[in-house]
Amino acid sequence: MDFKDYIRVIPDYPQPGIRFKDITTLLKDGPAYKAAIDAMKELVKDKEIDLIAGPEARGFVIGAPLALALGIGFIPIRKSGKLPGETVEATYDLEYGNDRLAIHSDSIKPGQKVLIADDLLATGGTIATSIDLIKQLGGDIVGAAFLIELGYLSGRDKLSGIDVVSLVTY
Ligand SMILES: O=P(O)(O)OC[C@H]1O[C@H](OP(=O)(O)OP(=O)(O)O)[C@H](O)[C@@H]1O
Ligand SMILES: Nc1ncnc2[nH]cnc12
Repeated sequence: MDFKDYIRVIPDYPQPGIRFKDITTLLKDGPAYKAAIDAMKELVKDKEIDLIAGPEARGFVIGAPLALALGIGFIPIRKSGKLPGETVEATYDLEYGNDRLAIHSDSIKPGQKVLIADDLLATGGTIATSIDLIKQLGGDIVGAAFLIELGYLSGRDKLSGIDVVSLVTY
């Protein structure tokens, strides 16, 4: 299946010059959504993974079904101010703007093997920050898996030493 056929590209959103990769058109198609999660599962099948972590919000719609498909747990990395327990937090830059992410301090036990999953790798800021937070908790990062990679933004370069896999590249 060519997943690009299901991803809508919207020019100049949310800012002029940004070509927004809209995955809602893939998510609403049951067979395409399932095929995407199955294909991501295949990309990480040789890894030993205890937990998947995914950043709010689109990381949830990829990370949680991938965790279910693998039969393992899911940890939400949320925008600051949304988690009720004690957190560790960090601020980061995006292709458009900046934001602050948080993770529950007790969500990962030291030494647990964590795969990060998200819909899209752009500048890599979100995932580099997520990795920092997971490492602060003693988690062992076994890789990062994406539905989409924007190769022209070189996000991989921010993730040196991390095994990065993606289904489609623009
Ligand atoms: O590689 P980066 O430059 O960090 O960009 C990628 C991130 O940007 C988007 O999330 P966004 O922060 O827009 O939030 P959303 O998922 O709530 O829409 C996307 O879902 C990734 O998480
Ligand atoms: N071009 C883009 N399309 C969709 N989500 C994004 N997040 C960061 N850059 C993006």
